[in-house]
Amino acid sequence: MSVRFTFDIHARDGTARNGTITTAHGSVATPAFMPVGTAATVKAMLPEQVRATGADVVLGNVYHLMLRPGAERIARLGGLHHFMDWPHTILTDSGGFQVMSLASMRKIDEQGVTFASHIDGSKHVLTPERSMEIQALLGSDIQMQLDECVSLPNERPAIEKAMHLSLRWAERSKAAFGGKPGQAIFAIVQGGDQADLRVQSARALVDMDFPGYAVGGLAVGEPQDVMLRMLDIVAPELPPERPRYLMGVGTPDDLLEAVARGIDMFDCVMPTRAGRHGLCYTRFGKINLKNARHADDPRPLDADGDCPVASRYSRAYLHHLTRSNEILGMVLNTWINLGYYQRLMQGARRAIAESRYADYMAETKAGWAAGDI
Ligand SMILES: CNc1nc2cc3c(=O)[nH]c(N)nc3c(CCN)c2[nH]1
Repeated sequence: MSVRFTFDIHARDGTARNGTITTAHGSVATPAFMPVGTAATVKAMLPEQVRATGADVVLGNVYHLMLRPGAERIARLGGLHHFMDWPHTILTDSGGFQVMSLASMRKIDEQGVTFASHIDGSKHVLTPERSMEIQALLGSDIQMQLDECVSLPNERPAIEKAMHLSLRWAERSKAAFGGKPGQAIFAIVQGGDQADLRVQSARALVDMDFPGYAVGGLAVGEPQDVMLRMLDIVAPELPPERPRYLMGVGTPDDLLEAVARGIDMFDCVMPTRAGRHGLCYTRFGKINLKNARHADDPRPLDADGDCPVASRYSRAYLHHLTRSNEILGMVLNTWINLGYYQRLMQGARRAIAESRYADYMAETKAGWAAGDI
């Protein structure tokens, strides 16, 4: 029975939306936070733990998986869902961003990106066609076009050049997209911090007619107010009935503000990376478990019971594990952070459905400021 890729909006509150995306591997409640599973694993977590935090979708990366273990190998082994035993939705990023942030000897031209692997220095070429072929081999449900993302601040000519190249690569990616039932390709709006280029990019991509639209080129060094201003400019240009994905974002505050501006999907390494370094996100704000003040604190991190980890272990124990660089510390802190991000989005979905999203934002931010931690 073939499933179609669909997006249904159940409720709106201002420009915030509560919806459901349906893919070949199940449904995704939006606004959704997507844990990053770069090398076919959400670091330090078993897939059933990731699922238990409330995640409906995880993110994979073409760049990492093409280098190791290889896309053809994963395809021979049954595809990425089977390989990592994640039977739910997977979104894969197309590789351009990772090449620019990880690889060496990078060269971008009309054809694509040429680079040397950060693992063994081997030479690779990634074109829109090859990126879509890799994503098809991985079998991901939502596949991203190949694009060029520039850092900010940057010169307008460089931003403009990358935006137009990304438009040409959007057409080539779409033409190369195999598109099995329940799979979709998303376009990526570029244009840096230039309002007119953002509008030009969005309108050109809407004319190409994609099932979903990502806002790229942000969370690359710009202040939050610049990012939010770009969302105010881009969101109204995108078809309201299609999903919007803000790439690489962000802090809990970023997520709340972007949901208010009509964003439906997020991915960010912060909850997982910060967790591995002992930094935990809670209803009361951020807590650095390495800090000596936790050494004798018998209280659980958050006794409210929503998180099985934060209500079970003492701050003293989490401090001890973190200070000792124990593997269990990385697991527990990651679990706490992914759980917090999922509950943040769950609360947003409920608030939108009950037309009280502005209050939800204010109450949540007040909780962070209370900072009784
Ligand atoms: C951490 N900040 C950040 N900004 C991004 C922009 C793009 C972007 O403009 N394009 C693509 N393809 N990926 C991006 C990513 C990676 C998302 N997993 C970004 N991450």
